[in-house]
Amino acid sequence: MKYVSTRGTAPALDFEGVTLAGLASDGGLYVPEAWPRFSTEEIAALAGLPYAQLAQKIMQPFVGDSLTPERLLELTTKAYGRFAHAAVTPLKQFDERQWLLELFHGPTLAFKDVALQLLGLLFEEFLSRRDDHLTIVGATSGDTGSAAIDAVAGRAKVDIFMLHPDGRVSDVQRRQMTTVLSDNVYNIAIDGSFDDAQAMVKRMFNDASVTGQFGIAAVNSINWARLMAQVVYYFAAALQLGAPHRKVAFSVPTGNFGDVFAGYVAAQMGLPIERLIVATNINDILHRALSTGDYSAGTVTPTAAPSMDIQVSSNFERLLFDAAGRDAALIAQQMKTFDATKVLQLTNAQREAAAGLFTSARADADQMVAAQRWAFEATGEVIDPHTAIALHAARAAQGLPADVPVVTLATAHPAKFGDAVESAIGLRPELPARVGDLFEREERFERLPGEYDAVKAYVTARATPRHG
Ligand SMILES: Cc1ncc(COP(=O)(O)O)c(C=O)c1O
Ligand SMILES: N[C@@H](CCOP(=O)(O)O)C(=O)O
Repeated sequence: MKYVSTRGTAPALDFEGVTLAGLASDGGLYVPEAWPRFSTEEIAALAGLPYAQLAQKIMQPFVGDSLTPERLLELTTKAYGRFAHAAVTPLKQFDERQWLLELFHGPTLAFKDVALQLLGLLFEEFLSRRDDHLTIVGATSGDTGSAAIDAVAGRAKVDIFMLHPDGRVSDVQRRQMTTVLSDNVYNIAIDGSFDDAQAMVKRMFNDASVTGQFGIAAVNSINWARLMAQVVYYFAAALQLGAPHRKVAFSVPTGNFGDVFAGYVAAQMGLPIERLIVATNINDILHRALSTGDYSAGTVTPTAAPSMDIQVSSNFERLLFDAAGRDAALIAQQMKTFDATKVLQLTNAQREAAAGLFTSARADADQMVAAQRWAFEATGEVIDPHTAIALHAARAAQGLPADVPVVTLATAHPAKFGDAVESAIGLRPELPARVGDLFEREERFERLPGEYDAVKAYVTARATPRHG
């Protein structure tokens, strides 16, 4: 399998290359040159497989020759062996129509573990084949950071520099990052928003004075391997609900558009998905883009769902590319305009193509709390604020055929956002034992101004040069 950039001028890479590269050298994002397609019979044959085996079968076409099927299965078995639930991503029923897909049974209590536990192993595997050193530079609004740090802390040939917006992640999220004291882990709290942090990370990928000396790699969902691993749980849930002989809809709490784009990939592979509901909080650039065609970034407003406080959604570029018939020149032009003005108008063709599968909804604070209360009072389920936003959208969805189940993705454990949950339903969820004595541990992180030069100087003074 070869991968091409959404902006058309970076070299095509194989899976190993794309995993280690992160962002393409032309600023674009890598996508497979064609979507692999499973027949109805092939999808039916996947029903009932244990999660690690299902993951190997779904991912093998993307991995190609970079890993044998046997080796990929060893890696998926190891990655998902660390999850606290035997089903890895268990599905629960709310009522006759609504379902909940729990994605937070990994070591750091968020859906990010599903991809990052595997990505840590992929880095190790590919680095063992070459004399190289990786400098991971990432941005987080809370969950990617802890999951990535857990996945690579203490590993040889890798350093990780993780930027988070100072004061804008929950206490649990921050401590899950800053209490990891391994020598190869550097936490940086920047003065600014997640969007500011993400912009600095992307700039570093295109800064020759950095990339010439260091092997910069990505753990954010700009890295294709992240999305590939997330495709699997769409298959896992849909198969349990009757796919490929029954269509399923998914409601996805959305920020950087990675998780819901993985659902789009599942649909391209042949999984019968009736609809993908893109659920946002009041930072609603994606809702505006999908409902009116206006993708323009406003100022980020902090909310009780901080991991979705995002106004520049990296992976939307991947959808724009496909929706424009893979016209890379158009995407390069659109993204150049967006980078300069923070405004992008979707073409009619892009809007129509997106409307074939996606709808969107926005939840404000009251609607989010109402969804948390409904889940608790009607079913006894305690859900986190991000999941609540998607549940609100799932229950408000119009025009779905009566026999289509709607699956809400539960992206974080409620205990990651204890204050918000307690104020919504009057009950404080307990942290699972697997995160240990989080509030007793020493924290270590650096505060930096939200300026590229300060972050660059910090990283380059501490990172190990490639081939080092
Ligand atoms: C708990 C939680 N829910 C939802 C999201 C949004 O997911 P995505 O950025 O893939 O759209 C995030 C952050 O990515 C998150 O941490
Ligand atoms: N919500 C994310 C933001 C980063 O998104 P990613 O999926 O691109 O890594 C977070 O919690 O860090």
